[in-house]
Amino acid sequence: MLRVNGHVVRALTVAGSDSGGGAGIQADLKTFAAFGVYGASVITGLTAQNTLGVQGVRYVDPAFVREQMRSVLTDIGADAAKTGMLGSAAIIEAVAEGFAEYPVRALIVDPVMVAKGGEPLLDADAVSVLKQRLLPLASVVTPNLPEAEALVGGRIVSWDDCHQAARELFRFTGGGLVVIKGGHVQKDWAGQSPYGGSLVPHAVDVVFDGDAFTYFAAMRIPSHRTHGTGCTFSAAITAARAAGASWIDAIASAKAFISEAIRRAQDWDVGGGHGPTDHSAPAQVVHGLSAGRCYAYVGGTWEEVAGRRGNPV
Ligand SMILES: Nc1ncnc2c1ncn2[C@@H]1O[C@H](COP(=O)(O)OP(=O)(O)O)[C@@H](O)[C@H]1O
Ligand SMILES: Cc1ncc(COP(=O)(O)O)c(N)n1
Repeated sequence: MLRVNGHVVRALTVAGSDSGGGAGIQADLKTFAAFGVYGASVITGLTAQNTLGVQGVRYVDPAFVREQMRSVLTDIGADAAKTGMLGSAAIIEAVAEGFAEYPVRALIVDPVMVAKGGEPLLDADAVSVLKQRLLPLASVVTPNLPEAEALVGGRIVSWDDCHQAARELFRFTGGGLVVIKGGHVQKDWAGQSPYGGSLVPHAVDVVFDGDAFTYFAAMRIPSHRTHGTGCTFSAAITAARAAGASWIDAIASAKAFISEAIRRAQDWDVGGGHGPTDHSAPAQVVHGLSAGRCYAYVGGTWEEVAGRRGNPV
């Protein structure tokens, strides 16, 4: 287990269980382990789920979510924590109160709303509670495109829209970074990179720190085994940050990890539908990247690429 200054590095996930093991709590704990970080978990709900879809959901009583948080945070503690599936407004309230009572130094909020198969994992009336109660506590928020659309209340169909949404979400985080994940970017606007020039076919994640935009581009892997990519990515940011990385380095570490996890699972046979990614991919904490730059993940390392620095087109 990784130690920093003699202490075991600890991460906490507050999320739902995926019985299929590819997303949720299971993805998070496997990812923490891949980074050598000790993982604790607060379970918000159970899903009966596999690679074909979600067959059933049961949420945990909000008071019991709070009790799990108290158990973990008054004893083991966490160098960084993340949230995933929260399900209902009442659970979000409980989680926000839990983090207010037992603050953590770093909180990554992955605003999970729907499963890849389209099944809702958050009640419709909970979006505004997430925005008002949890985003202000977030050090980083990691929406995918549909989640960013739901949070800002408008369509995102261009990089301009994406930059605008990031600026708007930044107002809610009170200083926390906004990472808009590019897994869902449509072909017709992926033909352009967000910072000038073309960089196709890449999955580009856009990071906004209130001042500059930083871009992370990795080869888009043609695979339908992308179940749990968002959970894995946010868990990897949590683990890398817990291990002491800067935020930009933690996000780069996570992007490299998810790229490798997708690549390794491309042709494996776990389930008959949207398969999971391979969490046994190599995990490494990247060091020394800077905000306001454009980076491409090439041949297992990050390279700065030409483009407009710091500001979008
Ligand atoms: N086919 C793919 N090839 C490479 N990277 C991908 C692919 N699909 C998603 N990603 C990356 O995986 C991470 C999770 O993104 P996304 O799939 O948009 O999240 P979610 O699972 O929340 O919908 C992001 O870093 C995204 O760029
Ligand atoms: C319990 C649970 N939590 C989250 C997701 C979202 O998965 P993805 O990372 O693919 O968006 C999921 N399908 N199940």
